[in-house]
Amino acid sequence: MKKLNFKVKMPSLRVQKSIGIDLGTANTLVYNKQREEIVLNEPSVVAVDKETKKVLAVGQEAKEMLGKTPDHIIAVRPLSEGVIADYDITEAMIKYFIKKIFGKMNFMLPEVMICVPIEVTGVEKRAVLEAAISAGAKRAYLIEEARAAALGSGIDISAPEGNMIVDIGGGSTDIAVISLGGTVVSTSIRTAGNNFDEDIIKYIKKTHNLLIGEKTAEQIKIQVGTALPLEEEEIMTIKGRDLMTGLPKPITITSSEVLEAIEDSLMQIVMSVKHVLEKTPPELAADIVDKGIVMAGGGSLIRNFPELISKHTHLQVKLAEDPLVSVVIGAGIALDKIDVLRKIEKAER
Ligand SMILES: Nc1ncnc2c1ncn2[C@@H]1O[C@H](COP(=O)(O)OP(=O)(O)OP(=O)(O)O)[C@@H](O)[C@H]1O
Repeated sequence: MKKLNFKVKMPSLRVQKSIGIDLGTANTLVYNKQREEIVLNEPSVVAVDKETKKVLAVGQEAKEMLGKTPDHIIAVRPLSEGVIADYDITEAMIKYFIKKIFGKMNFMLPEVMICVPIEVTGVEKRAVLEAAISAGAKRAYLIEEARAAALGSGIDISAPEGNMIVDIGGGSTDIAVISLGGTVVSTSIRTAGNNFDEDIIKYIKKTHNLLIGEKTAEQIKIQVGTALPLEEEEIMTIKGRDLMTGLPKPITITSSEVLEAIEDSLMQIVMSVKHVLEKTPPELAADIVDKGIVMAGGGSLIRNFPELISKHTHLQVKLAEDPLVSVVIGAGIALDKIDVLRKIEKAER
């Protein structure tokens, strides 16, 4: 009798357990590549005991403790303005999130691709890689947010063609021209989504004598914010504290006022885009003329922002399909492209 020879195909650990992490200033996102879904989206906040330096809570739980803790507990954002402000706490946060997803199953270790801003230093890169390894990753890689955003926006970055991506996060804007898997020209500025909120707070204080909080400023930006004048003015009623009387007071604010408030910050980003274009080699610049610029990151969601950049560069500008998640999805995709991605930092167990 013919012997049947069954071959059992073992699922590859790499495919099973690969994750991409977007270490954002505001939120940390984790993408499970096999499940093709975002499995974690939590605030990048850690609550620490000031005296013992012990981590007490991470993510949503830590954020909820903000402003409600006794004096010896502080809630920290380990990443600020898109860079790592505190390594130890960043490490604790990465470990916590990896453990939260995978539990204590140490025998199934993930391969991790972590996104970092372009300007992170060598020491910071090592710190992030080591944090991932000591959290249980078998292999850890780093990729810049801009390259990940390009991948997550559906751009084939391995082609010998110039692609320009403008990734506007909360704390930093990363602008890069990518070709053949590598970054050819790039810049990173500390003007991004959160600056618009600060601009709105300052403007309302100056022109309406009203003090508003960050949350209200963000709502104003999202609801009536625009990068170009609107044909039909929009208004929004907001509440704050009157600086003259000290009492709560409602006012209405218009879209053109918001534009006036955020215009300088918008233009700083536009000027940086132009600066990167000026430094782009001619052949790649020609590709960008054909293909246009892609915008990603939550900060790019301000109404008419692509149109504003287009107006000043005379190029086509489009938004990524889902700007808030393109970086983390790109990190997942990058795990399949390690061979074509140039200059990928790596650490192994
Ligand atoms: N609909 C919207 N309109 C305008 N701004 C928005 C909108 N949604 C989110 N944002 C802004 O996007 C920013 C956060 O973007 P994102 O989550 O991409 O940043 P991040 O990854 O945390 O930051 P970074 O990349 O700087 O570390 C915040 O400033 C937020 O207010």
